[in-house]
Amino acid sequence: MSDDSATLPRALEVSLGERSYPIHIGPGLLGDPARLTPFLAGRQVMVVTNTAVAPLYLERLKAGLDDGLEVRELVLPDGEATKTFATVERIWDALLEAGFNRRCTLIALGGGVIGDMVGFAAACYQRGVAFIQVPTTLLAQVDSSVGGKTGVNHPLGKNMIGAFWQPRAVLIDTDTLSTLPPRELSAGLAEVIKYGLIRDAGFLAWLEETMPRLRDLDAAALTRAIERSCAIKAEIVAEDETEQGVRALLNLGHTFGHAIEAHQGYGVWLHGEAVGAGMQMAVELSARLGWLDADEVARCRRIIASAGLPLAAPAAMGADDFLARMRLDKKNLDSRMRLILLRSLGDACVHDETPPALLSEFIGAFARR
Ligand SMILES: NC(=O)c1ccc[n+]([C@@H]2O[C@H](COP(=O)([O-])OP(=O)(O)OC[C@H]3O[C@@H](n4cnc5c(N)ncnc54)[C@H](O)[C@@H]3O)[C@@H](O)[C@H]2O)c1
Ligand SMILES: O=C(O)C(=O)C[C@@H](O)[C@H](O)[C@H](O)COP(=O)(O)O
Ligand SMILES: [Zn+2]
Repeated sequence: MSDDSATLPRALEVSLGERSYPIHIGPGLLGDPARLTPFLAGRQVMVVTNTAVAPLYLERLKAGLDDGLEVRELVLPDGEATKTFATVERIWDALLEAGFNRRCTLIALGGGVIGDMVGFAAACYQRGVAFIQVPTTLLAQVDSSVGGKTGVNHPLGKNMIGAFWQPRAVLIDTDTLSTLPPRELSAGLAEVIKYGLIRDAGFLAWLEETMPRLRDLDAAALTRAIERSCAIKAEIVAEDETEQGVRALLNLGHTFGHAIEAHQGYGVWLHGEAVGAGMQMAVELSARLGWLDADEVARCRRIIASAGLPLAAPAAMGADDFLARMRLDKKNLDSRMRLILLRSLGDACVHDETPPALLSEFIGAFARR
């Protein structure tokens, strides 16, 4: 995989018929009116962001909105613990207080927490209004801003309340990554590695060799990683918007990861950290089923660790609690646990035939590490 210049904006598309939308990727996009204006449904615009992102990027985004629009802003508190129904109600309150109608447009400026909540607010407000994703974390740029999964957490489970609701456009200004804390960058790299593991062994090999440059915020490398990640996600979403089949592969590591997040309390482990550990668990379970060999398991450990991610669940998490939380996963349709596993590196599958005794023993061994 060669690195092209990072200076050119690129455009991909999520192909969903009349609801198709572009993903623009490049530096300096935030304040460019030509990027946002075509996707506004009308004159009323509400920019929703949080207390960490507003001081960094709110003014720059507003500079990209034409005069003559009725622009409001809502600055929410920060953090995964705020990804709740109560916070989404604050968005609806603000929209109603502003007298916004069905032709309004919400703009989600921030990471995946803001994007998921704003998308959900847009899905429900007056039965559905337009929204635009302006993701500012690596995780949101490679994953959460694309595909229309929106929603909030419930104390009993991650993302349990939500809707599929597609944005009108995704605007990825790669300059915003310059202010991202290293821990958040690592969390985003978890989802990037996921794409290599599920769909593209060549991309995985490129990540393996490029990881130091990615962690050093090398613009060309990051742009390439974002572009390839979005391309894979767009392809899968276009094939299976509402996760009836292939889209479930995007959940590699998430059955384990979501259980960790809910057990720890939302925000204690970052989503990407939990997914990192969860992917290593999926890799090791795939090896137990005879699909991966020891060298491949070791290779995955090295790649995940090189991104600065954890490789195992928290020591205090007991096997019973782990399994109980995994049983609540949305992919499970009956008593069988549906897991995303790897037939080989770059080739994932949905598997619901792991013998329960093997799974219990496997989780127990991990919980004791
Ligand atoms: N909808 C989906 O398909 C999908 C996919 C993956 C993850 N998610 C969800 O996304 C959430 C995680 O998203 P996240 O990792 O972006 O977390 P986040 O939204 O909490 O952002 C991480 C932190 O970085 C801050 N931040 C954002 N942009 C910044 C910038 N440019 N500079 C400095 N700080 C910045 C945020 O305020 C926050 O403190 C989880 O709730 C997860 O479930 C959803
Ligand atoms: O877009 C998808 O589909 C994904 O599964 C992407 C995941 O990275 C993301 O964390 C998603 O929010 C998980 O969705 P869930 O349905 O398992 O809650
Ligand atoms: Zn995820």
